Amino acid sequence: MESLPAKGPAHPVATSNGTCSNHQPSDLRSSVSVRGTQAPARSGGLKLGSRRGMEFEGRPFAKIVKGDNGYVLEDVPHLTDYIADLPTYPNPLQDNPAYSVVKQYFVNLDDTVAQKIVVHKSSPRGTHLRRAGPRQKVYFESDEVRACIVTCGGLCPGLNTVIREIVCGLSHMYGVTRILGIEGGYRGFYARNTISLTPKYVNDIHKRGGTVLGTSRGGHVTSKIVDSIHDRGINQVYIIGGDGTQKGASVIFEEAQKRGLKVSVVGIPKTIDNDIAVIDKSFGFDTAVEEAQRAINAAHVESESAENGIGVVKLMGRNSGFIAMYATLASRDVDCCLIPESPFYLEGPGGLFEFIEKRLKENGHAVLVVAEGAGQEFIAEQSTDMKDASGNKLLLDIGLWLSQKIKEHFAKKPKMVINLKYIDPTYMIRAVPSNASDNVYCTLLAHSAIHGAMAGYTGFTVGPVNGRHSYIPFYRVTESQNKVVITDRMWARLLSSTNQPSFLSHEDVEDAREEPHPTEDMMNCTDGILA
Ligand SMILES: Nc1ncnc2c1ncn2[C@@H]1O[C@H](COP(=O)(O)OP(=O)(O)O)[C@@H](O)[C@H]1O
Ligand SMILES: O=P(O)(O)OC[C@H]1O[C@](O)(COP(=O)(O)O)[C@@H](O)[C@@H]1O
Ligand SMILES: [Mg+2]
Repeated sequence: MESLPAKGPAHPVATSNGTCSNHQPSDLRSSVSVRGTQAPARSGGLKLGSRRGMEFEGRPFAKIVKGDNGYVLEDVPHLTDYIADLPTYPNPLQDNPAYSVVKQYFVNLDDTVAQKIVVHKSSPRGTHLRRAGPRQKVYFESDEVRACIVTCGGLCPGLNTVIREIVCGLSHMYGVTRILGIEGGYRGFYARNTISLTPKYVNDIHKRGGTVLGTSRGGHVTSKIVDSIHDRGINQVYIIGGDGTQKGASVIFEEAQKRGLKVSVVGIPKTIDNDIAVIDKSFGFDTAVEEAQRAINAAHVESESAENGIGVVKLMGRNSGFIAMYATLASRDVDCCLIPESPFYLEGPGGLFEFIEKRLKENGHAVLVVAEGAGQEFIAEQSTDMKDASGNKLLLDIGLWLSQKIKEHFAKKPKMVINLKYIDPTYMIRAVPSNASDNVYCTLLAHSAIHGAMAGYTGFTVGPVNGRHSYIPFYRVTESQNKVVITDRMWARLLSSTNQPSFLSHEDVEDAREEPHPTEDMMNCTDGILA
């Protein structure tokens, strides 16, 4: 069920045995919805010859294919949507000894991945995404490819692994020899020289933290970036970054399409905070949770060794408390975990001070984990509305503020002298190399990205959805953020493990239950990582 090409009926393409086939497979051409209307896929109802792309519910370039029993495919753009008569070539992997032994190595063109896998017998089939993987036909010859890689936004363990695996994958699987590294984030496209990336150059970079290409915030000037892509003859752009970066990648794709360039624009989602929607989990997150254990252990040792010892650890999580929640669940030494999604209060019955006092009396020590975005409303009066170069709001240090407030509270209780140690391991955590499991994950992301670009897809990001790597339209990962759902079971597990107060009144719980649940239909749930 290849989705609709832009130029009317599917283009004939040369097959490996020299016969002709349609790019668009025969079944599931049922219907396509544009702005909520339905038109037979081959009727021209989509204005398929248009170079302006398609639009669905205000989302430009959306490609929606509908099938039986409520089946919906949210497809990703393809170069043939706006460039006519592109030739195809047999995938060189079919002659690769390492891969040719695999039974059914190539992905069936009709394979799609269900976004919702817990269903009832009467449930509609629901939304699906195109399955990632190698296709039998590719739209680039090996020596035609001129790829580039850029890393943007904050650091995250695994960036170097993704770079390495894109370079090695392009080279070893598809025989690509021309791969450029764009230095220093988006602005590197027009303000810096490029570096030539070879398998030898990237051989052991996965053992180092950071990114060998450098990164930055800000600097996204679309026209200059696309000019640079065009001038350098680049036809595959691999963009590694978070939600801001994917928004930037989306406009680069739109501009490339507007100019009619044969350029595949591919996003690889990066966020240590695990706040990217739709995908099961982001790379670097596992490593961050593991590394956070060292800080929590230190806080535990320090607090246990002193009378009325309190350890406060601040972990990353601007808008989403996943690292704090998972690090707490993994450690079992944490007495209380505070995240942006769960409001808390300090004073009075059921408040944080009362809880800490109780724990000190019971155990002689207490460990608190606070995500950086938690409780920002308390320090709002000190907030300056300052933003970083990318436009992200600059947060104030909740860990420092909380530590101060705890000290002030206990200073009023001379019989309870506390000994508080505050640990902020943020940059020590995100600067480490990725762990073994993230390394393997990064490899799969890189390979999925390469296969998609070689197959002519563009304007998409890659990532696992219910364990299957998929191609996801950019708008799906930029229009919402993945957040801890405090009415899901995982947060309940945390509350039960720490036995901390929920800080919620009965009304709060009811309100939270009534809020649209992000697990419905399009988002993955908090439990998505470990269902
Ligand atoms: N809405 C947007 N449109 C275009 N580019 C954007 C947008 N938001 C952010 N960017 C660019 O993406 C890059 C990274 O964004 P940032 O928010 O710093 O990190 P992350 O991608 O990790 O969220 C920056 O170069 C920034 O200029
Ligand atoms: O100090 P910097 O470089 O602005 O980064 C801080 C931010 O980076 C993060 O690690 C995540 O960064 P991204 O938004 O780039 O993924 C946040 O947890 C943190 O708020
Ligand atoms: Mg971001």
